[in-house]
Amino acid sequence: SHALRLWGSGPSVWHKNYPVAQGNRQSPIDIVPHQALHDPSLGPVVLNYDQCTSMNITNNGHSVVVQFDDSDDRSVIQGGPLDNPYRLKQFHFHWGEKGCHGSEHTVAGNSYASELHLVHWNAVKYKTFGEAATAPDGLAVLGIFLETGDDHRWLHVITDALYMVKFKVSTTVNCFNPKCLLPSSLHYWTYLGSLTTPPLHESVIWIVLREPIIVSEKQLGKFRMLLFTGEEEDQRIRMENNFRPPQPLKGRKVRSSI
Ligand SMILES: O[B-]1(O)OCc2ccc(NC(=S)NCc3ccccc3)cc21
Ligand SMILES: [Zn+2]
Repeated sequence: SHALRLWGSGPSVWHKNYPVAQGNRQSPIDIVPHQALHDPSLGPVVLNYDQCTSMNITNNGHSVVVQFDDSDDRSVIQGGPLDNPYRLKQFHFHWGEKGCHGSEHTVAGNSYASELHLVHWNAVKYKTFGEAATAPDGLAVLGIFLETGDDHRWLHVITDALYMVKFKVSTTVNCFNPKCLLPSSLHYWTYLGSLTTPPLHESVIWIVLREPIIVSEKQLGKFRMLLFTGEEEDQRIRMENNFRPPQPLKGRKVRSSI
């Protein structure tokens, strides 16, 4: 698909088209809990998600994305390391082809089966998502690890819709509130980083939750049957391993709310 050609054969060659790939605040990173600085001034993260701002689910050729109506402040994240509310724009997943590889961030060298990214943008300071996506404090992404175990009772709403977006297409999904995908504890690590996919803009305040959510192998399997390719293309490339490996910390400090 165009994304694969544009992005080359993967993370190791992205720097050719996107030199920022070798920048000083790239993501993901390996989070080492006992080296994180506990910052007592870090308050709780607050999520105010409206029931019905979800719009569609799309296979965009490199992940599956649920887009939200971000024309007002109905669904925002605030508090924690954030100076103002950030508007929910989309969420998407990264996963592997089997077992416990697939997350982007790792914790003391350990990776999880998958990672959910809830993407928000600073609509107080910037007029559009595109403008925010290139600003150092433009985006706030909540990262949630997925671990295999029992069925996740709400993830079904997403995984049952994936067969409709097997190829690079979009379909509507309404009234899905991603608050149902949060773990019970909102303890987090936070650091300044970037998009983990091209254009790799260094515009993300990362908030990574310590507690994973549990999903079943069967639910994860439905992500793995998605294709990078479009229906019209003859070669069928399964969408898996769409995660970037950890990048150098380059002196950054990771703070913890824990
Ligand atoms: O690194 B991530 O996978 O996790 C965090 C995150 C946030 C956003 C994206 N990409 C998007 S929204 N691209 C479209 C776009 C990018 C830049 C400007 C306009 C439009 C990927 C990731
Ligand atoms: Zn992501």
